[in-house]
Amino acid sequence: MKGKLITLEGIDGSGKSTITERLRSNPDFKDFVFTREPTTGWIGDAVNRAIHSDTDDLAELLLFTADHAEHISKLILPALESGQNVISDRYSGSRYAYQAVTLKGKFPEPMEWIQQIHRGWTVDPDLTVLFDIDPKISVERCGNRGEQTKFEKIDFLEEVRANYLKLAEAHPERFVIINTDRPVDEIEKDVLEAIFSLVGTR
Ligand SMILES: Nc1ncnc2c1ncn2[C@@H]1O[C@H](COP(=O)(O)OP(=O)(O)O)[C@@H](O)[C@H]1O
Ligand SMILES: Cc1cn([C@H]2C[C@H](O)[C@@H](COP(=O)(O)OP(=O)(O)O)O2)c(=O)[nH]c1=O
Repeated sequence: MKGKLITLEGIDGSGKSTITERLRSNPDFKDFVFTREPTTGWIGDAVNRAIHSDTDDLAELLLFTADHAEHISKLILPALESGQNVISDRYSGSRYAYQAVTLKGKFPEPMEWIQQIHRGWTVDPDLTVLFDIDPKISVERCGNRGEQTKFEKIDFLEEVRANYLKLAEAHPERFVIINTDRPVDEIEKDVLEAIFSLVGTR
C-alpha cells in the first residue's frame, strides 16, 4: 500500500517548524519520514544561496523547482512507494504561493504558470495543512528568533498569504486551514486531528 504525503505550508514564522518538532518527538510518528524544502542536499544549499542574495527571480524559482525534482525522485517517491507516510515542512505550495508574488508582472498568470511547470512529474499531497496567520504577528515572531530572509516583509507576506488561501479554496479536498495565532498546544491538537483523519487513528 502506498504511503500518504502530508505537507505543512504557511508564511514565514507561522509555526511550521515548532509543530514539526513536536510531531517528530511524538511516538505515534516514529515510522513517518520527516523532510523539508528547501532540502538539505546540494541543490537545497544553492537555493539557500539564492534566498540570501539578490538572485534573479526566475533563476530562483528554477532552483527551488530543481530542488523539488531531486526531492521527489530521491526521497518522496521511494518513501511513498515503500508504504511510508511522509511529512514535508514546505513543498510545492511554497512555490505556488511565494514565487507567484516574486514573478508577478513577468507572466500574465504567474501562479498558473508555476503550477504548469510542475505538472507531469510532481506528486500532489494527500493533505496540506495551511498554517494561517496575520503577517504582522508572524514577522514579529521571526524578529524574536533573530534571522531574517528577504521574504520576511509584511506587505510581501500579505500577498503570499492571499495566494495560500486561494490555493486552499481551489483544493478544499486536501487543504486544512489552521489559525496559528493561538497557543502551540491548540495548534498541535488540530494538526494531529487533520493527520489522523487521513492516516487512520493512532
Ligand atoms: N503558537 C505560537 N505562539 C507564539 N509563538 C510561536 C508559536 N509558534 C511558534 N512561535 C514562535 O514563532 C517563531 C517562528 O516559529 P517557527 O515554528 O520557526 O515558524 P516557521 O517554521 O513557520 O517559520 C519562533 O520563534 C517560535 O518559537
Ligand atoms: C520551498 C520554498 C521556500 N520559499 C521561501 C520561504 C522562506 O522564506 C524561505 C526559506 O524557507 P524555510 O527555511 O522553510 O523558512 P521558514 O523556516 O522561515 O519558513 O524560502 C520559497 O519562496 N519558495 C519555495 O518553493
